Amino acid sequence: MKEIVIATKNKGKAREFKTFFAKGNIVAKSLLEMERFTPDIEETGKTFEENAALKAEGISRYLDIPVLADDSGLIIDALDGRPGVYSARYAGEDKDDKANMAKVLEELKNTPMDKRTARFICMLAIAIPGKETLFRTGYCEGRIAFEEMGVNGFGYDPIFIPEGYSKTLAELLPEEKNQISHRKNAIDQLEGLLGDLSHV
Ligand SMILES: O=P(O)(O)OP(=O)(O)OP(=O)(O)OC[C@H]1O[C@@H](n2cnc3c(O)ncnc32)[C@H](O)[C@@H]1O
Ligand SMILES: [Mg+2]
Repeated sequence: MKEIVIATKNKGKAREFKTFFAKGNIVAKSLLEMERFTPDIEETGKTFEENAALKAEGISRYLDIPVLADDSGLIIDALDGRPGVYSARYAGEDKDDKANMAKVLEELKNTPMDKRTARFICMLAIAIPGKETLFRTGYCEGRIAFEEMGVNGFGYDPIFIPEGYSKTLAELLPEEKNQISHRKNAIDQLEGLLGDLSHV
């Protein structure tokens, strides 16, 4: 069975990558399941691209194998693009999803529905030893709800209503989210690259 290492410690992301790659008979292995030690990569970049590259290249160099990384986040128009690159730590260093959502909802409490437009972005970086790092991007357009709804998914899913839906991503089934998400749209663009990425 082929295997691709995903440089993430986010359980929700890891679960989604596993589902996507299982369809192609590829095992997506996250850093949460590595038997070997892997260094923590500081996300010091100012863009999704820089942070995705830091994660993919850092782990690829360390393990000397191809590595895929995902830097993602929520871009809200009424907040001038925040939380953006700082999505994971919007309400503080402890990466608390509930606190992050509460902060967004508070900041948008006087913003009417038609001005609550937002999008998720997923920036994938593909680092292969001895080659230039490649990038693929996917988006998911939508709006920010007035309150949390639903328990599926992870992160900001309970407050994100994708375009064309009246439910949040956390109210959709995982397979429904996985048909329209920013991550799905980015992965669709990997196409022929998957062969170069897998090893074992
Ligand atoms: O860096 P890794 O280890 O991959 O894990 P992370 O959680 O720190 O991930 P990011 O740096 O890419 O930050 C992305 C944040 O954006 C949010 N996010 C990304 N994709 C999401 C999705 O599909 N649904 C909901 N929230 C998402 C989520 O809260 C993440 O904490
Ligand atoms: Mg991170």
